[in-house]
Amino acid sequence: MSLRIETLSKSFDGGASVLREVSLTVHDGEFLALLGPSGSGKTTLLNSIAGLLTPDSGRLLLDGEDITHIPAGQRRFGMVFQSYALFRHMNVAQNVEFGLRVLKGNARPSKAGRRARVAALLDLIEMSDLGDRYPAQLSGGQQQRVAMARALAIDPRLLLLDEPFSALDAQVRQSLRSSVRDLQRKVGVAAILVTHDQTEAFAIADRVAIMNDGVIEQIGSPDELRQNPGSPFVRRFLEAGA
Ligand SMILES: Nc1ncnc2c1ncn2[C@@H]1O[C@H](COP(=O)(O)OP(=O)(O)OP(=O)(O)O)[C@@H](O)[C@H]1O
Repeated sequence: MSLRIETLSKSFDGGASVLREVSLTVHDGEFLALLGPSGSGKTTLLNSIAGLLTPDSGRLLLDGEDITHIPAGQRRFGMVFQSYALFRHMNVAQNVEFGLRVLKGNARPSKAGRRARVAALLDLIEMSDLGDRYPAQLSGGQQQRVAMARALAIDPRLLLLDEPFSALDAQVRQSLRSSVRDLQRKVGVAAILVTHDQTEAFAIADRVAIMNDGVIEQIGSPDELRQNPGSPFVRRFLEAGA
């Protein structure tokens, strides 16, 4: 899998551009973080990739195929967004299975197939004993692991994460960060994480794209960015967050 984002621009209601000709390639299996101050356009970029927003111009190419106008539900992307909280009235197993039930036609596994897949995913997040619990009976960290399992259920081509740890306390956040990274590696899916937390981005990502005012100021590995900040903005931003 490789995702090529080509000169993507977006504005809301005829206002100023929130994304300005953003180009970026996400490589197979990589973990990419979008890092930047509030309002820099991170979530708008992620939502455009997800298909929840339509860009004004530019293209998204997934393995060479133009997916710019393919509806979100048909992209087979796994999403862990704050606004996609777990369903309170479904237990853990049902939440994880939900992703499979919404698949259409041949893509949708049989009931037995779904059950086996849910069991494997609960095993993966080390919550095999908790399939019958409801979200209210879980800790915040456990809820986020279930959200990860739900996103992975469809065997996604890409995993999109929007500030998935922000509601959690520092200790839980740290341990969940490594378990999300481990899960992503095990499954081998590429992931894009939106965060405004530099420590988090640098701890989890292979590459970090630093956004400012609708553009990517610089993209590189944490080491490259630390050693060679490419603009005064990047230098100041990294110093402030260190
Ligand atoms: N639906 C919308 N309608 C109008 N303006 C919007 C909309 N969504 C975002 N914006 C504006 O676009 C800009 C970028 O927002 P975006 O949420 O992408 O930034 P962000 O970098 O993710 O910020 P944060 O870290 O605060 O979430 C902001 O100025 C925001 O007010």
